[in-house]
Amino acid sequence: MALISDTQPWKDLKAHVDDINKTHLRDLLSDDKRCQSMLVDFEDILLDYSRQQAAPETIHKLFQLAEAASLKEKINRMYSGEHINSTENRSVLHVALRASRDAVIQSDGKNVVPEVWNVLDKIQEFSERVRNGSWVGARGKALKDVVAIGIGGSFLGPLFVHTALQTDPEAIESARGRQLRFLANVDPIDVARNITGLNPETTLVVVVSKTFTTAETMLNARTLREWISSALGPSAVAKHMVAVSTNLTLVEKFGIDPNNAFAFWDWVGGRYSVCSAVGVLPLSLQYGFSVIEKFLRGASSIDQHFYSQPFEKNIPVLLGLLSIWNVSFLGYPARAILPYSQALEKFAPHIQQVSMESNGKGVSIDGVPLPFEAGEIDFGEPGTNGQHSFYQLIHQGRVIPCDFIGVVKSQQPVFLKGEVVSNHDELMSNYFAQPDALAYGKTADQLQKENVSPHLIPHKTFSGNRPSLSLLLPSLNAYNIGKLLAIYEHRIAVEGFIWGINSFDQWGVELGKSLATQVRKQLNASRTKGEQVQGFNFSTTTMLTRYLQASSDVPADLPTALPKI
Ligand SMILES: O=P(O)(O)OC[C@H]1O[C@H](O)[C@H](O)[C@@H](O)[C@@H]1O
Repeated sequence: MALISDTQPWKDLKAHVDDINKTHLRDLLSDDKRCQSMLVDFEDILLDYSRQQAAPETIHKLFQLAEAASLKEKINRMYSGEHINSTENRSVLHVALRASRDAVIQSDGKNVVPEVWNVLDKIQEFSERVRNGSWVGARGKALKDVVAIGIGGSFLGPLFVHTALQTDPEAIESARGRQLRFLANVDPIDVARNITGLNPETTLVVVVSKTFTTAETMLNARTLREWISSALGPSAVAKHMVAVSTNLTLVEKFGIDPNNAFAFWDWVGGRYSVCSAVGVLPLSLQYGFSVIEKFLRGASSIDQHFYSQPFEKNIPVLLGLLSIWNVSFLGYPARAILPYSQALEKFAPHIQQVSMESNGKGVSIDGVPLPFEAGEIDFGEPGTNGQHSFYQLIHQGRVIPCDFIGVVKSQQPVFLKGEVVSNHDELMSNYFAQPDALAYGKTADQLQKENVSPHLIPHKTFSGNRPSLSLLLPSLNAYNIGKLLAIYEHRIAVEGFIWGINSFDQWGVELGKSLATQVRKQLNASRTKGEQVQGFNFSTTTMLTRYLQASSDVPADLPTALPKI
């Protein structure tokens, strides 16, 4: 298939850049009709993209690009279970994970929804037993604490949802007396941190790994298996360890009873797996299944919106196309994700994986080298914290399109006596102010009128014309968290569909892993047989030799809980 960059709509958009660059955002924003056309409202989620460097004509041209890329057909192919992940020969059906019980979604001629619900029912039953104390540990005690071991897609999504739910009153109530922790890094410090304050007698370990081969996760799983069996005896593993995986054979080999394993399927990409048992099991153990079911329903409502809405009203499609405009035409490779909600502090780290692992590709889906850069650099922090950190660069340095995410109703409202606005209004004042500061900037003229010293004028000038978009959510309950997740998942798919890449494989993570295997072998040979470092370049040989020499006297043992300070 021809590259998208060879199509006429791509060329038209290239030519259109000069037109857009002639008009400053402050002028674009003075056209109310234009701004009105750049608002989309869906189930109380409001998207305002009027601060994009775009005219209605730009959006029209982007829709033509979408047509040239066969966007609608590609979305349909995803939903109908075609093997659109062609390098792994797999369907891409995370939408099936949150489909209603009576939905029909086929993969390889089979409706996958009943299997999805079998696992969801099993999670509901198991999590209720653990939560109500009818499933107990080896010493007969209720398991009130959960450590979920996993990395990448088996970690970041569940952590984001957990962090977001922690301020929801319903979720707080249902999690009372329980703890959920995430162990991801193979760094023994992470093990020590996670077992600090936990008693193996009351702890359930959930090993989460799609492949059940990921080196970090398996080492952490072995370490916690040892932590449990050295305290409670090897037979305790059956009561204290369960697994989530697509590879049930390896789960059993590891020593976890397959009855205590929660399956998912190869048509779920790791970074799209938070709605499978990967997220649903640990989150249901913490909050109860009914809370997590609302999260799934929220994601599902966006799945339907994405599938059925015309592009002009389709939030993920619009967001995806605007990203393409910023990255491929205006030449802004990065995007800042700025939630004005501390509960969303783990949203940007999750989206980093979903976006950068999906779209950071150098060839088209047919293997043709791309003559343009695909993917974008995502980063972010909650506001207002970020304002006191990297916003200087965003305001006066590089142009970085920003996503401002705000929440209408705070889950934890505070109104101090004597204050003019509530704490939440204070937060939101910044959410509303920052996009205009970026868009309008401040001119030398304005500064002169304010009698600013001439030598400071260049330093205090803001060029403005810096694009952003704003999403306003009604509240941050489980349902809306599901929606937010699905909006971004689909936005990223849209970008990949337009660029014509495979957003659902991740070969780029393999090379580093295989080189680490070589290093691991060397470390082992040097430590056990005293072998010299060999077969590496000068730099790595020097560094490895220094590491081996300087760490030869460090005693190795099971990590212990960190001391209380
Ligand atoms: O779930 P697992 O099989 O353990 O994989 C965990 C993670 O590791 C891999 O390296 C991939 O980059 C990720 O996409 C994946 O989510």
